[in-house]
Amino acid sequence: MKLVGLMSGTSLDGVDAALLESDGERLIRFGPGLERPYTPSERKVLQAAVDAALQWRWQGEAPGVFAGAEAVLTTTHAEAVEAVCAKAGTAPSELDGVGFHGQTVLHQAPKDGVPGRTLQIGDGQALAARLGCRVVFDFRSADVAAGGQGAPLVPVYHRALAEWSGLERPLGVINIGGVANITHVSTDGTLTAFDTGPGNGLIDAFIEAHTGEAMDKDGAIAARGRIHEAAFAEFLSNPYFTAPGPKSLDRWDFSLDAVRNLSLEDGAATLTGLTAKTIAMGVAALPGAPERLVLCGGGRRNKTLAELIAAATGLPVYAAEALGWRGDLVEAEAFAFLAARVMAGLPYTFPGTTGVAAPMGGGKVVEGA
Ligand SMILES: Nc1ncnc2c1ncn2[C@@H]1O[C@H](COP(=O)(O)OP(=O)(O)OP(=O)(O)O)[C@@H](O)[C@H]1O
Ligand SMILES: CC(=O)N[C@H]1[C@@H]2OC[C@@H](O2)[C@@H](O)[C@@H]1O[C@H](C)C(=O)O
Repeated sequence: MKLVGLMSGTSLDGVDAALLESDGERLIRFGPGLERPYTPSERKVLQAAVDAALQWRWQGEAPGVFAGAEAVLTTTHAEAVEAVCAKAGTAPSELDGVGFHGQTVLHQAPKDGVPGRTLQIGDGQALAARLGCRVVFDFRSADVAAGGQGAPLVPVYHRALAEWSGLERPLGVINIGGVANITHVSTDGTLTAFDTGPGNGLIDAFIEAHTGEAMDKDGAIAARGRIHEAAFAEFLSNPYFTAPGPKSLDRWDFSLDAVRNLSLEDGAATLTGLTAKTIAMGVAALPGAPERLVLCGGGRRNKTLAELIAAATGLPVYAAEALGWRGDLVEAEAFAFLAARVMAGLPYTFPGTTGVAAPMGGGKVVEGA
């Protein structure tokens, strides 16, 4: 099957799109991929939806701003598919399907017997109509309804990627986006996965508040600072980090309070140290030490962070590209792969990844006009 996967991550920087050939079991071939960045005004509309969702928290009627955000998502995601198809010399109507993640605006993990909730906005029907092809969307809600975390979903694709590259198991794959998550592929292929803690989200927010820049490019600012031990300890006292998996996070589950009074450099160093330390705690909690760690997501470009992860885990660390993977496109590719799994009737969440009782599928499928 020829599929395009689409991901709009929590950092609201743009839509990642990737074409993939897959039968849902194996990755067969990579097609082109790209990022369609959000313009400042599109980003503002999406940010307003995220802000409104945080106020709303499922109490009362859904915020009116969701509709405008969904219109932006439909247009930008359709443009991303069209651009990828143009690169591949194919038409959207010739695709077997599009995997559309949508935009997470709110995520609440199940806790103390209270079921979780998660919301990805995005109008799959409108996207299918605009593109004239089948769209698979709403990948998380069935898992949450069955008592799962609803995240992470990418692990089953990490395993397919590892098989495609012939990597030794056990293997650890770490995605460093706004939130960081880890996948462990055991010798027999069993998956264990969870969100480890903050990825780049806190670092980005801190840097933006201090400098107006979007990120600590290459980790240069953190490299000049020192970890503030009291602030570090305060972050680490959060029981999330020592809780066993499966577990998942919302981008907004942590605040910058503990670093509020630190210098730019020390704040960046403390937050970068926190991401590395909590990833290392996640690695230590895996069912077996991986042969190596592969870093995906934007955070793999943060040199200071990558070095700290290598030092804290004592394991060989590879950036995705070193293995022929496309570190910025793994999540988009994953939603192409998951769409193929939905169409093939295959499960994509597992007891070890989201905590569901048995492997299960989900997703909604709509046909293009
Ligand atoms: N050169 C770089 N140096 C440091 N950090 C970088 C660099 N390039 C990207 N990043 C970080 O990566 C982030 C974007 O990562 P990515 O696109 O994987 O996140 P996302 O998909 O929005 O998040 P999520 O996976 O949580 O949904 C940026 O916000 C920035 O923090
Ligand atoms: C609820 C939600 O959207 N979670 C995201 C987020 O971003 C990273 C991490 O937190 C991960 O759990 C998940 O995304 C990836 C695509 C996943 O489900 O595997």
